[in-house]
Amino acid sequence: MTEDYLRRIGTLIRDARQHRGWTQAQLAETLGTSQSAINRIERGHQNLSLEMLARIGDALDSEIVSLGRSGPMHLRVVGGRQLSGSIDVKTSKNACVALLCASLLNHGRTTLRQVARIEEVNRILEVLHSIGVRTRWLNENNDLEIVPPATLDLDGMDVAAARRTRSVLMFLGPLMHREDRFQLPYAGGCDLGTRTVEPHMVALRKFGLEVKATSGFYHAEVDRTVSPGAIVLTERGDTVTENALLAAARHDGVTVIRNASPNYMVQDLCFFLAELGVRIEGVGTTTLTVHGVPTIDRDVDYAPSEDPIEAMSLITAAIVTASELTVRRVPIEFMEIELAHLEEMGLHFTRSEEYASHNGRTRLVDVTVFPSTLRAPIDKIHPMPFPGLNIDNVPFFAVIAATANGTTLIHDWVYENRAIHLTELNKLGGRVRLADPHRIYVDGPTHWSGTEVICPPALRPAVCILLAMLAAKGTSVLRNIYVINRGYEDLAERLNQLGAQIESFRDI
Ligand SMILES: CC(=O)N[C@H]1[C@@H](OP(=O)(O)OP(=O)(O)OC[C@H]2O[C@@H](n3ccc(=O)[nH]c3=O)[C@H](O)[C@@H]2O)O[C@H](CO)[C@@H](O)[C@@H]1O
Ligand SMILES: C=C(OP(=O)(O)O)C(=O)O
Repeated sequence: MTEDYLRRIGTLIRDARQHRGWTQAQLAETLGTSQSAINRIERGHQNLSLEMLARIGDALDSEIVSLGRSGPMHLRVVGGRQLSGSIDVKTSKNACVALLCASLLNHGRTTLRQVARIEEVNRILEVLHSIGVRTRWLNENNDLEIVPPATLDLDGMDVAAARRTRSVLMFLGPLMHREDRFQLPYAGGCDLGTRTVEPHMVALRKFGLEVKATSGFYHAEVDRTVSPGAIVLTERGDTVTENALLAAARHDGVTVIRNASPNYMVQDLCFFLAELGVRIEGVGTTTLTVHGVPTIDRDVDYAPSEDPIEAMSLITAAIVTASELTVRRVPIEFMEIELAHLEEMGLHFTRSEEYASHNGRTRLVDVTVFPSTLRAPIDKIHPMPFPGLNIDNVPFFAVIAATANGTTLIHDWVYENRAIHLTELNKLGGRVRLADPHRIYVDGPTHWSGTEVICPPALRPAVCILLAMLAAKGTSVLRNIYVINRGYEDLAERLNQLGAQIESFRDI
């Protein structure tokens, strides 16, 4: 390699290491080499074998040092193996992204504990970084420090990163307190059909935020003479409730938000806002009364709670592989209806006494699932805004129904496109019939067989296919798993610790 190349690769390695929050000594220890060798590599003074480059890439879990950006990641799954042992549920994608956006309300330092280290979080971090916010992973526990600058550099925004997530929409609420006029790129995310931003616009207009959408950007202008008083959301959506909370948090006065979502990520955001000094009444209900404070400048420390959707995913992994498995740290308030349905379907499980999450508020239990013979539920499975069966947990019932005796009707009235993606299970031997874009019939039980599938462009259906692959005899290949990494941290590795056999690989 030329010296110039070595220097550039060295810089990439240093950046990836710092992004992970590691010292040179920590990277050296992981690779079984010396700190001085890492120092030489980072300065471009050390020849590198391809094997060493690959090992560094693996250690830092970074595409940056994979050769020539070697394209998408895939999984090879040897299925038909039972899982065993126990696994902890990690913090939720949806709370973490909301809290990252909320940190923009604060002029002080925000420390978030055990943040899910997932692609969705990475994209928001890239956007924050590009506008001048300092973010730093503090340690191996994924504690994250966020320090906003006095003035944001909105012109420097990483538009490509912003467009890859829908969560960036939650910049609208905080930014209106900092700028009179700004623009945000159109939000992206999973392909689940039309997901309008109209409810956000309707809610934020009440706070004086007028938004025009042209040529790929939302152009926002703030009229500070407007006072919302009471607002009624047109939908009980999660992120729209969060945006209204973020707008109300620094509004000088009391705002009442009606038809608010009381869902888990909204509750986490309310607990975080309380740490920032914003008093909120009605947390966990559909009416939130927010006592805003115009200036927030506090060093705060908050631990977001565990992900009910990851809990459901792991319980599903146990069910489809007929395994005895303990899923620890399940946020039970947000999984009760799911577990009630599973009990009706014949699932044997036990749950521990409740204990508190690190935020001191969310109630957790450990759930142990036992191999069971399931029957299809008599009534259809359908989601409702919380308290109801979680919209993001509905797809998992398709894989579970496929293992049960009989026919299950699943009605996803929420998303225009999500049920369609579940017909991909048929490639593995599933019998999923699409009645219309919102309803599927699933016939079970299924004799799964391994095959190759490209991830559908939707997070939960993609995970459902991975879980079916765990149950399928033989070897399967799941291609292009970015969509899974958007919401799950090290899912394959963590399943392997339970006895799964999953290998990740890339095309050369
Ligand atoms: C970052 C984040 O937190 N994402 C979650 C959030 O997205 P988010 O809050 O962005 O969800 P959307 O606003 O897109 O709502 C999802 C869909 O539900 C429909 N809808 C929603 C509420 C309602 O009362 N009536 C109604 O029809 C919407 O029109 C839309 O089609 O909530 C979704 C629904 O829980 C979850 O799937 C996402 O994982
Ligand atoms: C639809 C989902 O998320 P997002 O709102 O990030 O697209 C999901 O988590 O399943």
